[in-house]
Amino acid sequence: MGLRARVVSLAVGTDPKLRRMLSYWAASTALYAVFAILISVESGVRELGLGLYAALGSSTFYLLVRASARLHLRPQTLAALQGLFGITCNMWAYSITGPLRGATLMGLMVVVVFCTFALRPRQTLLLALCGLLGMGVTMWWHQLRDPLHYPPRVEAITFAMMAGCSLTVTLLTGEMNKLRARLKAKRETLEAALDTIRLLATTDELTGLSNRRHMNEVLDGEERRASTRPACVALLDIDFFKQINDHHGHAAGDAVLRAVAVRLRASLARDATLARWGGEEFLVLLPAVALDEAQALIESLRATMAGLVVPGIDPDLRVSFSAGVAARLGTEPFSATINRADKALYGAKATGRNRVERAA
Ligand SMILES: Nc1nc2c(ncn2[C@@H]2O[C@H](COP(=O)(O)OP(=O)(O)OP(=O)(O)O)[C@@H](O)[C@H]2O)c(=O)[nH]1
Repeated sequence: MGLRARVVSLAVGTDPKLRRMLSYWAASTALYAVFAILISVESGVRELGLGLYAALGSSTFYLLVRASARLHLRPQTLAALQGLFGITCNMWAYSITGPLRGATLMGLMVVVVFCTFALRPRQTLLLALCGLLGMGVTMWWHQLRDPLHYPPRVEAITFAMMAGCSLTVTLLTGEMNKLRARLKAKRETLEAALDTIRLLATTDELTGLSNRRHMNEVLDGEERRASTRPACVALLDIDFFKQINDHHGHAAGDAVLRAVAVRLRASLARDATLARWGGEEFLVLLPAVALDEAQALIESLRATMAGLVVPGIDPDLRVSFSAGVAARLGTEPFSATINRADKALYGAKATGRNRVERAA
């Protein structure tokens, strides 16, 4: 990790949730800074106390957010504490800004909006009420102490307007939160539906193996790799499958297909792709395998079929398959390799079945 990346990770961590919380913190700190600059321009250096209070609070909250996982601090707790701190800053700012004080009340709205990201609507409402209480007490105290500069009527109207705006913003952000929650739920439903569609588009319903479409995608991908690594394909076809259907019923035929699929999948390596290619036909792609090895592998699969017992079906039923194996020649299209495997399979069927033939 480079020095810059290490400093960034030290400052804001690597967890996206933590980074988001810290970005909210940075935005609110920037706002405090702008407020502090404007207030100091208006009120002079006498009121540096608020700037120091805000800077100290902001730094403390940075440390608390950064260490929130270690301290087991929930985002709600942090947001509520930051909200209360913001309210006290607002009360202080209102007290020192003279005729400009009405402008500082906008800070209260920002506190409410910030907190809606972490708090539940009721908690946000409670925080907004705390803000109103704090500001109400501040205004009441000033109009009592200095009615010349804080005319009671003006203070009362200002408070009423602030209360109306603050409560409206709280309710609106609550509605927005509900909308967000609904959108999130819809997105999750859509993602689940998309997963199902993806699964249906690539999976054979009966056996759970890859379907022909997915196998074609895998073969296309292998062709696109433009690598010269060897690869073999094997086409497997269950012998006398029509008889199984005719003598034991279609459901029994389905059960045989499932049992063969399970046995084949369990016997193949993870990097081999096995697909149901057609009715009772399976295609195996064996990447990075030479023809001799592929033939031996399919031969061993054929041998294991002798012991296959299909649950719920006559235990005397013996299932076998015939197979044709072909190696991909150079960078030929897999369709050509499969054609040669198909011819070899035809040969295996023609020479008695339950055999594995290799393509020329
Ligand atoms: N139960 C069941 N049967 C299927 C399915 N798909 C295809 N089949 C049947 O598979 C049988 C294939 O028969 P054939 O092509 O004559 O082949 P076979 O009887 O296996 O004979 P050989 O391949 O020459 O050994 C047909 O009867 C199809 O109806 C399926 O999903 N389920």
